[in-house]
Amino acid sequence: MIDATEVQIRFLVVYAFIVVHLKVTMLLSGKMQQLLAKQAGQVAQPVCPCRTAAPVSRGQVCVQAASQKGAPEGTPVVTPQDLPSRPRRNRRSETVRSAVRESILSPSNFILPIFVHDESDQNQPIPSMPGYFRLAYGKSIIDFVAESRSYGINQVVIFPKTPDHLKTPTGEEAFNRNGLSQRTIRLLKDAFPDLEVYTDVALDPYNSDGHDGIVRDDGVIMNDETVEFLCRQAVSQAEAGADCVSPSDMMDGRVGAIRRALDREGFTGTSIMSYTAKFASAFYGPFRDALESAPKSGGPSNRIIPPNKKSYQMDPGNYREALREVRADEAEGADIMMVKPGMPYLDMVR
Ligand SMILES: NCc1[nH]cc(CCC(=O)O)c1CC(=O)O
Repeated sequence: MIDATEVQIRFLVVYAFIVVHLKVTMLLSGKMQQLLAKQAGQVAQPVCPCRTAAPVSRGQVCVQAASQKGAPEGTPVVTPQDLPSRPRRNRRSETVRSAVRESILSPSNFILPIFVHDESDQNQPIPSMPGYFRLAYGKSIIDFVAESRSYGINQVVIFPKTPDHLKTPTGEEAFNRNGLSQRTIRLLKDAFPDLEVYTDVALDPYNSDGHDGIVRDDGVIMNDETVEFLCRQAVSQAEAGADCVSPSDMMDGRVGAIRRALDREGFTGTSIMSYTAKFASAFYGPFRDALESAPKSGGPSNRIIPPNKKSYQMDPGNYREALREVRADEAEGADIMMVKPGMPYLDMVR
């Protein structure tokens, strides 16, 4: 069993348009909590005369009790419950509530997904994400990121839409030094050097079969061969200036292989955010719509193209397997580990 408290596991919750980085910060140690509670307890407790007085007649209002002051007529008069702890004391004002808040979510936790295309200078609507767009490479992206920064969001993740004619069964476009992803990284880092730029590492946007890895004729997604290309992809993104590469493919051993490839090329400072426990999910539908990257059928050929990603993405029923993936990614050197999709898997995050 992995002891989650041994390691500081940062995980990311990604859902719909915004990737939410939930950094859970314990604000108060147990000691401080005790102190606060003690202090609250020192506030003079009014002694209700009802405690000692002869039986209280029905409907009688105990006017002396501070807690009863202002109570509507007819409020029952009761002996206070004998409670050593009243959790509501720590919720009694905004000041106290914000002092004891355990989890804080702010714009600095968010990673903004940027879907980018280079087919025209018009942003393109994404049908399954009303109000969100594939942005045209160039000024549109700069403006969008500048606006996001004004709200305090200073992290983005880039997802390029690859034109069909650049897609192949092996997805070499993934490590084209002048590919759309690489150009977008350069564009953004030139404009905003302190922007934290994340990238997606997987072959599906570039693969004519729509899978994260190379598909063999019998429908097997080839693991180690794919990992070789993922390493080249990650290195080309680091060369372009990416701060953090994010393997989303779920091939075995890819985090370690990418770490070694980056280090070998001198990118020891480039981080890896791993999709560690990535469950097969219909929530990815809009994403695949945005990139037109869903698995395609084999057409008239005899090749078998699996219609889903279940031979690499996880079964939603498996919790212990998720922990196994966590142990592996951590040992392989992941800087940030993610459970995905986030919102419906908060039990896994815990
Ligand atoms: N490698 C594909 C990829 N890269 C990032 C996401 C997740 C996107 C989301 O949050 O919806 C996916 C999902 C998928 O198509 O399997």
